[in-house]
Amino acid sequence: MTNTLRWQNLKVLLASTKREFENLQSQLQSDLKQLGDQVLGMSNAALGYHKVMKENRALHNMVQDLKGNIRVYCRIRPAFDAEAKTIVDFIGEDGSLVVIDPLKPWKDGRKIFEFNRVFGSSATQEDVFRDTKPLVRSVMDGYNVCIFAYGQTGSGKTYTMSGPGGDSTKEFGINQLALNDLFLLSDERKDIMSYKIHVQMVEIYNEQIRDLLADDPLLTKYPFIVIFP
Ligand SMILES: Nc1ncnc2c1ncn2[C@@H]1O[C@H](COP(=O)(O)OP(=O)(O)OP(=O)(O)O)[C@@H](O)[C@H]1O
Repeated sequence: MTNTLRWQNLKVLLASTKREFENLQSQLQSDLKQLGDQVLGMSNAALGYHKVMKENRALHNMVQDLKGNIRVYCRIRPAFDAEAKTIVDFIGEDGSLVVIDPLKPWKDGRKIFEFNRVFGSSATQEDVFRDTKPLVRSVMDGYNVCIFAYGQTGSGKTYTMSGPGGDSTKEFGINQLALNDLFLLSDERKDIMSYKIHVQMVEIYNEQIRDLLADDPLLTKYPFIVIFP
């Protein structure tokens, strides 16, 4: 092969390599643009998602406000054999409760009460929690929520709040069900929010504060003063 021919071949090869290079370059540019568009689309979608989530949360909390900031529920525990002096006469869907004292079957033996809702003796822990859950969830959006059980001794406060004990998750009380739900929500929102959940359990009994999560409840010193009214 003559030198001229070799030179011609080299020029053809160089031209085709240059063409290939240019093709590759333009392909790469178009791929990069596509990728950029996709990233932009994804970040717009994420922004839209955050916006929708925020709106949902705002609506949720608005509904809770409209339902009333203070709600009073009544739970009737199953009667023990020895009792049953007072008989539940009627439980209304609207939260009304009528009880009759069988020892006074006449008019003043009948008492009418109004609550936000009444749970009959067959209500499960889950039934009671269902109504409390939306309020508990508001905690995750910065609202303060307080749930407390009030009633005479043996009326079922511990049963409702902590459950009867044992390992059955079906009988978990409001405390455990609420914590489970908070952890679930925190997990669901982990991509957009980071939560820290602290738990403290104290009991005030005979004017003494006990830390129920400490090894020695009475040794714990509290950095606050409780003023009993
Ligand atoms: N909804 C319920 N279903 C079945 N058993 C219940 C229910 N509520 C309460 N009990 C039972 O009634 C008894 C008294 O309930 P509990 O100990 O919860 O009352 P309490 O209000 O916490 O009493 P105290 O103020 O004396 O601590 C317990 O044996 C409990 O298991």
